[in-house]
Amino acid sequence: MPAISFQSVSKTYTTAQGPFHALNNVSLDIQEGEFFGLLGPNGAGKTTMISILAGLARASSGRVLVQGSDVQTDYAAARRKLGIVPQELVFDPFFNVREALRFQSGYFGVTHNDDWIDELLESLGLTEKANANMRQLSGGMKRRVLVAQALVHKPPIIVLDEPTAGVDVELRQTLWHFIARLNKEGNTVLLTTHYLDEAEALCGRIAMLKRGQVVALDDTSKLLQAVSGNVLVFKTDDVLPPALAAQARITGRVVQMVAHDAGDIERHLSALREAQVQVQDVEIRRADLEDVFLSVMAAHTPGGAA
Ligand SMILES: Nc1ncnc2c1ncn2[C@@H]1O[C@H](COP(=O)(O)OP(=O)(O)OP(=O)(O)O)[C@@H](O)[C@H]1O
Repeated sequence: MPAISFQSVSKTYTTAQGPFHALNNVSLDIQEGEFFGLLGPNGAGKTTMISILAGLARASSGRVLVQGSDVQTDYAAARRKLGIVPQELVFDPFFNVREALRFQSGYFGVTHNDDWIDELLESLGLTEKANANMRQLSGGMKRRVLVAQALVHKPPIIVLDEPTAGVDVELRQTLWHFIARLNKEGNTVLLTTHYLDEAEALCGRIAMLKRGQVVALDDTSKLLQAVSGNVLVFKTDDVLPPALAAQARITGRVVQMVAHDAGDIERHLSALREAQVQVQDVEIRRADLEDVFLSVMAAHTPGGAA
């Protein structure tokens, strides 16, 4: 039985402009023990999927099962199996850290778990803040508490919705060290992130979502093999013509273009020459998950190149 099963899930929001299809027939099984990544550009529907999984939003059609429990008809059982680290920092400002964790335990009917609370505090670098009021904590510390809160009832499945957005390097390392340990111990992890280097390093399997549809789903290693090849990197002060820009990742003066083989590199360079684009500091590097992501997204744009 999968840890999480999305079965033909669609979600339509009613907006002033008419119905908006945020999810369109999404089917996806995440197996027990997987470290699974859900990637997609802003607005792709990742948070909508997690909200439906968490029982915070209702699917318009289809269903979602957590270890066989339906998130709508068997909400309490499904929710108990999930540890959800939300994107937004929302807290009761009157609690201190330990009280917040005890309160959350009580919500799941878990008591006498001070040993586990101590372990969570320790693993997330919060021991010294245990008696600090939530209001006094920095954003990064609050995020650590969110993670601890999500795990306080020892859920078998951990769901992290962009947990490292805007957090510093130290917290990232603490967090990933701890989550990787829990995954090794058998927990299933579902992660959404915009940091593709993190997804590449951590996730065994990845789904890419675009406009509410799954556009790629495979082992991370297979996705990487699919763009096996190189990337031509150069700097320029010139504007690329649209046909070339559509195939490129442009960050300020730095331009990166996927090149599957030497022929591609030659073709890119001659197209640039023809367009009179002056290139400097030319380099060639191996393709990574960000390149896969961009090529998958481009392939699913009307008129986009594969
Ligand atoms: N309550 C709502 N009413 C109307 N539209 C909504 C609502 N919630 C989300 N949407 C729309 O649904 C789409 C998917 O949003 P969602 O938050 O799931 O995307 P996301 O992939 O999590 O994006 P991000 O990476 O920016 O967090 C967006 O276009 C969003 O504007």
